[in-house]
Amino acid sequence: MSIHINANPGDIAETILLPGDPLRAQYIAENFLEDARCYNQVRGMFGFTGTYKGQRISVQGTGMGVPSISIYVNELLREYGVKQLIRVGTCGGIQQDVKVRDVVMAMSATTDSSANQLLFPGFSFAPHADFDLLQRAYRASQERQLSVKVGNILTADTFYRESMEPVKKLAEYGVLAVEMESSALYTLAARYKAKALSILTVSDHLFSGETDTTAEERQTTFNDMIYVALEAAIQTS
Ligand SMILES: O=P(O)(O)O[C@H]1O[C@H](CO)[C@@H](O)[C@H]1O
Ligand SMILES: O=c1cc[nH]c(=O)[nH]1
Repeated sequence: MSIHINANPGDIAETILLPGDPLRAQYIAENFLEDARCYNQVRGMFGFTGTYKGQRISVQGTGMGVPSISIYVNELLREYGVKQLIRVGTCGGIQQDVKVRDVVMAMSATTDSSANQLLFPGFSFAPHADFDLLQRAYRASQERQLSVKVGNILTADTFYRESMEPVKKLAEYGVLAVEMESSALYTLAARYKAKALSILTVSDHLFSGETDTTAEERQTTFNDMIYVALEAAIQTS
């Protein structure tokens, strides 16, 4: 047992999917995994382990923001020996051609979080995805003919902003979308020599105001993202 995860050693698979929302973890366990068993309910942050196409996979809610995901990922890496972590989240598009319901794969994660400035004083560490995992996920997305963008994203410490100017500036430099966890996931994976990738579904657009339309469309895109994450998880390079 770790402080925030009530699991025994061996309860959690080496490969894990990480949605921010714990109810999304439950949805994935119920709809994509076989023989799923709940191993964590501490703080309502559900974690499940089951199998996908015969391979053991876990899914764990992380909460929102760098501090919250950092707690779960630290414990998963240090106490449970997790080796491959795939975030399955939502994001806000900031490029014209990044549309609601597109899938974004975060090759790298720019951040305004101070966490890495505390860790590397005087440096701007560049948190990035595992190349092999990214290749596998991209391949799975192309086989399913999905609309996917791959590139730099922003991991932001704030959801609500007084000014959009910093986000506009990042968009000028090609940043695709905004979310709140990936830089921490990538930095911790680097520290503990694990593979990590963030796959995100665009739920809204920060400049056009476009948002999700029907719940059914939202669910379809979400299912596509989970399928890609699971296929990437079980493929070998
Ligand atoms: O849908 P999730 O995975 O929670 O991700 C996004 O949604 C939350 C904000 O609504 C933040 O956690 C952001 O990163
Ligand atoms: O962090 C997030 C997630 C979705 N949409 C946003 O605008 N921000």
